[in-house]
Amino acid sequence: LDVSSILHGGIHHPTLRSWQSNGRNLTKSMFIYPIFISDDPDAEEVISSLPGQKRWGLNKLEGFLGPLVKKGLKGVILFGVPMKMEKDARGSAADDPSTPVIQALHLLSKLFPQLMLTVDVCLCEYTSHGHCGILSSLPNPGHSNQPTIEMEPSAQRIAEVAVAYAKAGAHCVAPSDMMDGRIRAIKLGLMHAGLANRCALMSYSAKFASGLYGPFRDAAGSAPSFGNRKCYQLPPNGRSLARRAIQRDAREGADILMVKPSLPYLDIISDCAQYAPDHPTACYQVSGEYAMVVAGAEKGIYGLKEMAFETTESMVRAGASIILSYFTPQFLDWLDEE
Ligand SMILES: NCC[C@H](CC(=O)O)[C@@H](CN)CCC(=O)O
Ligand SMILES: [Zn+2]
Repeated sequence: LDVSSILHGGIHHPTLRSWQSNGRNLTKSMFIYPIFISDDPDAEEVISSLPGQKRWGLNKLEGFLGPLVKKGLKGVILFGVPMKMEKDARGSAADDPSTPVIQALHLLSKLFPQLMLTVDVCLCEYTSHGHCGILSSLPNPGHSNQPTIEMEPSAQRIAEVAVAYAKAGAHCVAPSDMMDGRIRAIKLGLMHAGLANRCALMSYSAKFASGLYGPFRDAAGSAPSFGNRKCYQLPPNGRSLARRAIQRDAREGADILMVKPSLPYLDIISDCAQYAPDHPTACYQVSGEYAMVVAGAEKGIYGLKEMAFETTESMVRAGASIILSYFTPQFLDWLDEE
């Protein structure tokens, strides 16, 4: 053996091993917990495709979130799941004053003033066609069963909804629609409403047309009624396109840049940290990733806690400092055990 061959001496003790993480360790405040808000006030509905997650009515939120806030929950991202509201072509229910996420914003800001409230901004949960933007009546020139997005109207509509959420008390709006120009439109909307200094803008910048959104679409009833989202979510292999989207959103006024999904896109997370070094990089461990980790543990392939750490730590190593994850409640316990 040569002197330069020996590495084991640096990792023989657990504390030595913890020091090898270059200071990039998981903390509770890095986690944002995605929650589904139903328009049935007393709902507490199990979501079969998303183990351990439920759709919650307003009357159940205090009981659900209170214990998590006590354990150190710092942030949530709200997704509205209107089961009874009318859905139309422009997603009018998205910013109707009675819509679940606006009601939840008013309630949660009173119940938990310290909790950071982020709201997802999109139309797909509220449109009759289930797409994330406003569609034109023109058929798509390329593919008949694909939607044709109306660019300006979509960006303006998303901005309208984002401003409504900021007015209702959102600390951060997160547009997951992927419409071109929506970041600039939202920022201008917040500025005109006098809210740009008290509502952050977390852009889903590099969001891919992934196969990993199924359980979410189940939970939120937000699957497209025809075609798919390939003409507005990034192609999975589009690494340079992702860099362009990241840099575009940074220029258009985003405060935080997100990559989504996470595990199959660690290279994009690292690109985001490298190409927009002055913006925090967030990543979303999406429903399909979460369900995959849970399913593997149930099959006995690995331990659930071990794999939840191994996957999320890889995202932090790649450069993420904010993680949207359905494992958040468990991490509030697991990080206390460490
Ligand atoms: N606005 C689109 C919703 C979107 C995926 C999709 O349905 O295309 C995500 C929510 N922001 C899904 C998140 C998840 O799968 O956990
Ligand atoms: Zn959408």
